Order: sequence, then C-alpha cells, then structure tokens
Amino acid sequence: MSHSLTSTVAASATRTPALEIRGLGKSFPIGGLFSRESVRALYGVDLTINRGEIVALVGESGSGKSTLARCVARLEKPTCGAILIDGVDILKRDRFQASRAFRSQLQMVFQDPFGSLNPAHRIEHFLRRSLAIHGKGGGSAEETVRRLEELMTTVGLQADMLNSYPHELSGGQRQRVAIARALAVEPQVILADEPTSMLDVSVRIGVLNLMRKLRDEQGISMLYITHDLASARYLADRTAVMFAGELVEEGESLDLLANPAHPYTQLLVSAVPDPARAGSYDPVRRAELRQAVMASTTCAFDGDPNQACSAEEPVRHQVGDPENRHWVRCHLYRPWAGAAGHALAGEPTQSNRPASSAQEEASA
Ligand SMILES: Nc1ncnc2c1ncn2[C@@H]1O[C@H](COP(=O)(O)OP(=O)(O)OP(=O)(O)O)[C@@H](O)[C@H]1O
Repeated sequence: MSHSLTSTVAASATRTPALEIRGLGKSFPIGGLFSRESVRALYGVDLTINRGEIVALVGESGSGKSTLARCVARLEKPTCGAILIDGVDILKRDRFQASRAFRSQLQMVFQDPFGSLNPAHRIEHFLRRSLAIHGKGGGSAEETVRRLEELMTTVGLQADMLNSYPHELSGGQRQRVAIARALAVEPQVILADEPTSMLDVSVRIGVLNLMRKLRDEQGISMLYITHDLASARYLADRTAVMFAGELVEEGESLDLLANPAHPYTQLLVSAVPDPARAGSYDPVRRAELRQAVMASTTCAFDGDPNQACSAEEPVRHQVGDPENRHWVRCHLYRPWAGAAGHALAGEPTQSNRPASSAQEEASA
C-alpha cells in the first residue's frame, strides 16, 4: 500500500488483517553443542493486527515479547507457525531472511534511538538511504528533497535538522528520526519494540502522539511492544498480554485493563498506580495476589514459568460483552464471577452463580 504523507486515511481500524501471526513457536537450544535441552520462548502465539489498528503486546521482562518481535521482523527463525502479511505467509516466501519486498511492508522501530543511528552520518543520510533502497525517492533530485522535508515535517521535526548529526539531537528527536526512516519506506505495518522506554517521561507522550497520528492519518498498523500498561491504554486499540511465551489474554485496551481476567494481567494492572481508582496501588493486596497466583497448582503460575498449565491447556473464554473481543485463557477463570470475571474470585455460591453457567458446564 502506498500513501501520501499528507493524505488523510480513514481513522477507524477496519477488520481487514494487515498482520496475522498463527501458532508461532520459538525454542532456543541451551547447554552447549551436545545438549538437547532448550528453552521455550514462544508457544502457540496467535495474534491479528488489522489495518489502521495499534495492538499493544505487554508482559514483564522475559515473557517473550522481544523474541516475538524478532521473529516477525525475520531477525530470528521461528521453530513453527506462520506470519502472514496481506494473507501471504512471509516465512514461506522469504525462506531464509527478510527480503526487500518484506522490509517495504514491515518496518521496525527499536528501543534505543541512540544505538540505531550511526553517529558518523547526518540525518539526511538515513532518510535518503531508505528512500533509495526502496525506490521511494521520486523521479528527480527536487522531488527527493521535497520528500525528505515532508518526512521531517510528518514526524514533527524541522527540515533543517536534516543537516544535523545524531549527537546534536535529543533522544526524543532521534526516535522521531527512526520513525521517519521507517515511514520513508511507506510500510503497512510498523513494529515498535519499546520505542519510548529510553526516553525522558516528558518526551514520551510526543512520540506516542506521533504514532497515533500515523495510525489515524495514514492508516498504518502497529504492533507496540511495551511493559508500560499506561502507554498501552493510551495508545493501543487492543492489548494482548504475554506470559511465559504464551498469550493469556487479549481485548480492547480500555476493557482489558479495567477488567483484567487472568491472574497475570491482574498482577500487572495492580502494579500501576492509578489515581482514578481509589486505593488502586495497594502493596499488601498485590503481595497477597502474587502469593495466591504462585500457590496455584492448576496453571503456569505454579512455579515453572516454561510449563504450560499442568494437566491440559486452557481454552479461550469470552470475557464480558462479545463486542469488546476480550478473551482469556485460564483454568482459574470463572465466567459466573461477575462482569470482570476475575480469575481469582472464589468458587460461586448458589446465589451468585447464574443458571446458564451451570447448564453450560453440564452440557459440556
Ligand atoms: N538467544 C537466546 N538464547 C537462549 N534463550 C533466549 C534467547 N533469546 C531469548 N531467550 C529466552 O527467551 C525468553 C524470552 O526472552 P525475551 O527477550 O523475548 O523476553 P522479553 O519479554 O522481550 O524481555 P525483555 O523485556 O527483558 O527484553 C527468556 O527466557 C530468554 O531468556
């Protein structure tokens, strides 16, 4: 898809998939040359990002977010699964590494705006190179210059900064250059791996607003990887939660973060101070919650983070209104425990358990 930087594309996300991840798995061999041991970093990941949609992938350190990003970016070879862009499985099309055609569909913005720009070159060099490699510079020298300036304006930078070196720019400005470099290629999907985590809090919001603008005005889809739930709520249409290499919950961001159903999501949410929720950050409650989760013997929280739910894998349960496309995979989930469906809510009593739940269970 090609889009002019000045054109305005419909703001609302369509339900047409831009990026589909199906059954993605990745194991890393460990223990040396003759070892057969491996660590499972990803398992059975299914995730769809529609056109003009931002999906946040959240999880704590080690949950597998970066491995997923690296597999999707073709920097790592998945053990199994499929990755489709516009319905075409790129793992089959680009057998060993990312092709130029693939790079023109999907671009990455990395965490470190300092490391991703070679200090020896002026900003103009990075953008001009992207335009040239992907043939997006236009026919004439004037057109290329116009395009360079347009890119700078789009990301909120002065055109005369094209002559600057990376060290002359602030972290936020450098991240904007990294985004401009990705935009130069006119990608359908941007994969942003913790793009604001190394930036000052004061400039983070500007970068998030820029990403929003690109979605709303150009219909670009984004996979936004972060451990910051507040920014996921602010930016992403939907949020998916990753725990020990598996997606355990997904839904519209506002609904999911207001009504977390998986104990892991509840732990993440409980760690975010929120003045809107009275007493939201209660360290005692959080400690109790973590203890309850860890004491459970029926799911991955039972001590071995690489172990799937002990006896059998949990299936997906719809949470609340189907319109919110909110689901959870957890044996502890009790649909009858109320709208929030909190996984750690106790067993239902005769009085709070709807007849329909009992019937559903009986007929299952
Ligand atoms: N090259 C590798 N070799 C062996 N194990 C790896 C390798 N890369 C990742 N892992 C393991 O895979 C799991 C997921 O790691 P990953 O870096 O994807 O997590 P993450 O959620 O991105 O964490 P962070 O936010 O700290 O980057 C971890 O247990 C990690 O130790």
